[in-house]
Amino acid sequence: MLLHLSSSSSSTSLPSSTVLDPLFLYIDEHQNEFVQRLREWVAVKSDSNDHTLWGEIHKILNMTANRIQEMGGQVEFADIGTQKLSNGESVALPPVLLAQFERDPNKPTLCIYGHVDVQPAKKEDGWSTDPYSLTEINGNLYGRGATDNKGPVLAWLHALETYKASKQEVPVNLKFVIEGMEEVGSDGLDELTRQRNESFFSDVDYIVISDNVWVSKRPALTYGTRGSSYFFVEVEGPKLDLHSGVFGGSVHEPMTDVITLLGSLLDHTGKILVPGIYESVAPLTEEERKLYKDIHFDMEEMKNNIGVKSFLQDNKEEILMSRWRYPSLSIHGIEGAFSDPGSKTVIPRRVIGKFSLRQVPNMDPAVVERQVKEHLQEVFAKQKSPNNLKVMATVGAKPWVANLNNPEYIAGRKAVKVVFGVEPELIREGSTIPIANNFQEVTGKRVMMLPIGGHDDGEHSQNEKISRYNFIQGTKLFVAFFYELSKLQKDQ
Ligand SMILES: C[C@H](N)C(=O)N[C@@H](Cc1c[nH]cn1)C(=O)O
Ligand SMILES: [Zn+2]
Ligand SMILES: [Zn+2]
Repeated sequence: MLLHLSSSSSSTSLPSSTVLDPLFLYIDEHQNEFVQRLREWVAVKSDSNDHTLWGEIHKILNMTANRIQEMGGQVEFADIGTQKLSNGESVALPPVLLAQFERDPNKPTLCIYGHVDVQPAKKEDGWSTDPYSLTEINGNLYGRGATDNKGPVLAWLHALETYKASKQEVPVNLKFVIEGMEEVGSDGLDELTRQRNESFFSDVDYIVISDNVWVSKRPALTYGTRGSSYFFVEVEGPKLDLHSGVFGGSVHEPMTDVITLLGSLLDHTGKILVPGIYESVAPLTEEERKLYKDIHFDMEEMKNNIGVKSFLQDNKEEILMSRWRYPSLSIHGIEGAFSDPGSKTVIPRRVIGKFSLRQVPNMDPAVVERQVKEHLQEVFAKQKSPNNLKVMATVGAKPWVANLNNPEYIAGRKAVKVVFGVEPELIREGSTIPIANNFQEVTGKRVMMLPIGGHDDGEHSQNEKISRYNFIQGTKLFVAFFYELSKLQKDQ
């Protein structure tokens, strides 16, 4: 058990408003500069899905490092090895940025994780504005990465800047882990965490992540995320694409095989048809069921926001449970299939179906991978196709859950109350932060999630945004969180 005693000069002995009000004022007065910095960050096309853009990831990591150094931090770019591309070529992965500031043994040490890579985005995908030019419309800041995750990473840096510029002692020791490969599964970061467990992570008391969104207009604390495995199902047949008029009806078409395989994965209710997949799903407890009742989630508003007529479930609790505490499978695409405008009439020789399976406590990605592969091989065998089938899995991220009674969550609740004047919603998250569970398992340190993104931010979608309100109030939340964390007397 660690005891963190407040130093006598520390601001934690003063009433919270005396400490925080001037800091909040600084944030309000400097908000245009903060938005401008977000504009500069969004302009960097740091899409980790496209290795030809990894130079942009280096660029944004350098910008992050420069900002940290300007505030007195020490930075290191940690090498995380190479990745093999589909053409067999090996390329160096962008490094992970590790940063720390001078340490005071009387203060708790908070390690902040975030990522500065983004999902792909093109104007022609249907964006209303250029995805890489941050555009403010009606109080919303539109741009790829605005909420996922450049805005929140900057908000942490702005929170630190606020203390420093206001000449107030930062009440916690800070460390940063900033990566550029989260959107493709955080390759190499788990190994780095293992390597640095006895050094960089040894004096860390808490790890905090702000890389998800609220579920309503109310602020939230997140206590769980789903895990994920990403699958590639490849079928290869003839040695060339073929004329469908000449060969159609006489050959086993790879596309037909892939569509049959993809079609065998789930039914029209969203139920996953892979045998055994639900076997280890953690049972729903009464205590957990109660948490869902109090959550504010407006089904009609969400339907309007995303433009659907109905959900697969018809009440709030079931929708949220399906998103957060049950597995789901989504089909993402078929590589090699004809997808341009026009009416080309070929039979593609090789196609790759892509899908992912989100996993929940107590599922194990290794078991899921075996179950999925066995299922696909069985279905394929029934097709009696002479084509070649290959199934590959990547990501393999475990789900993560935390205990809401942990002291860092108490500090988070207080910080939310101070900034927003309400109690936070206690939520889980359907998407995946691949490193969350690893951090917890490898370092033994507790992980907490403190989101600042809005429920309608549209991460990964066209017109992703963060509102100016969330970006600025979120910065205040982080300032208040540092303060509340420093007031905790015990780390148990
Ligand atoms: C929640 C986070 N902002 C995010 O978007 N994570 C990605 C991580 C991932 C999973 N598979 C590959 N990358 C996500 O949930 O899709
Ligand atoms: Zn993210
Ligand atoms: Zn993302």
